[in-house]
Amino acid sequence: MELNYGASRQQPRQDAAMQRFREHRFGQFVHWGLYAMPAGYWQGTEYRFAAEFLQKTANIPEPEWAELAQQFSAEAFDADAWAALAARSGVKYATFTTKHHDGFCLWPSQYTDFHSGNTPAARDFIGELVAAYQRHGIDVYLYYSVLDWHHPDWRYRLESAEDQQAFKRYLDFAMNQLVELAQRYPSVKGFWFDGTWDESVKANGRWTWEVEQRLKELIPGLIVSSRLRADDLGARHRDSNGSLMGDYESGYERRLPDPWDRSVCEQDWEACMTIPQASWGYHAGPWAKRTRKSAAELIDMIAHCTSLSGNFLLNFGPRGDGSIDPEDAALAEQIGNWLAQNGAAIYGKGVATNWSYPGWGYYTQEADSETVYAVVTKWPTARRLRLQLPAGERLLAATLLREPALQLNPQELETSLFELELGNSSEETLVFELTTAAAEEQSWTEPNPDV
Ligand SMILES: Cc1ccc([C@@H]2N[C@@H](C)[C@@H](O)[C@H]2O)cc1
Repeated sequence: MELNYGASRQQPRQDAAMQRFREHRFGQFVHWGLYAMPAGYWQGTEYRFAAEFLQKTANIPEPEWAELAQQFSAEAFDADAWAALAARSGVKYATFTTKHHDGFCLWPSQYTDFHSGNTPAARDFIGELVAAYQRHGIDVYLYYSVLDWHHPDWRYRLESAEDQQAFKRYLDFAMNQLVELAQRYPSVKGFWFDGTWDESVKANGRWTWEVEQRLKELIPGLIVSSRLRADDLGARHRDSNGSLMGDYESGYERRLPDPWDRSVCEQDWEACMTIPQASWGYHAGPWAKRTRKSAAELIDMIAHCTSLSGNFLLNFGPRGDGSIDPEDAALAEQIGNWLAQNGAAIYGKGVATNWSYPGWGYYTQEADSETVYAVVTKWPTARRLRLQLPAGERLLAATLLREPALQLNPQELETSLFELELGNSSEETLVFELTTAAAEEQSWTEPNPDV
């Protein structure tokens, strides 16, 4: 059907900026703001829900919540320390919350007084982070919540002329802030949008289209997530014709596609993930600490996304004083150590098109390259790894990527089916670089079973 504000393209972008995003594969998400101070607690009660939602889960009146800004001194905030840890973790890009649903801005916006300049900290945190991360060679993306609990003109639904007029004022405010962010930080590579699911936003597909157009005029090559977009009829992420809007699919939040679902490879996509089960902001309670993911689980997710040509955005929630939780720092170092040894299987890699999902881990491959990587994340109990190669191929060698390198000689069980004897390695996640060749003509013929 004819749409004025639907998808702007049918095929993935092939420009250099998008190719760079695609090759980065692993990014750091950062959720930080006023919510990091109460950290899931209010008046002595632990609220077992996402810490960044505390204002709602604890039914805190908006003026009382806004008072938190007067305690926001962030005395331990150190952008360079955050960026150095991110670089050691192996991320190639980072996405920072500039304004989350509570409306508090981490930059001195001229369009509201509810920002970090009007706090005891009196700092432009976004400006410091953009500069520090780029000094460490990490690309920066900005998260912006369209949903805004603080702004008096925000509306969930448009049920009256007054609602329409108020929400028009709100959308003008949000457009002004987004232009302000693009003009203050023109070196950022993209915008990550959230808080766009309400009826009020879905009824304004044209505004979401205009935001994308305006930001891309200001920053050529800019990348915008599909979550910004609604079309003429209120369809989100994909327009009413089923075409993806924005530049990559950003619907995978705390979930990944099935590892055998090759349909996701048709577009660029990114999954975002928390370290605890379900809190993006720092949560100090046992509820969050009990559910933390291990390095091995997160490395599995990085390889899972890479094997389907997607990116993995891992979230960190710094503490209210601006310091990084030591457990998060240790986890980041563990992941970075693994990537330092095995990153060749992740960075710049994607789906191994002719190789089917093996179950014990993931195959990855660089487009137009013969080299395939096997990332083993689920050890076969028999310590013998079976590899079903594409028809007509045989496995010549499997070389471990980590030091000391070890080459294993595969045993051919039958045409294109090979086995590796893994021994008793204690490591959790190994990566093999596979050397293959066209199978020779079969030297023997199958006996004709006269059954
Ligand atoms: C129901 C719900 C709404 C918003 C969210 C936000 N999206 C994530 C990326 C976080 O910002 C979370 O607060 C999560 C769940």
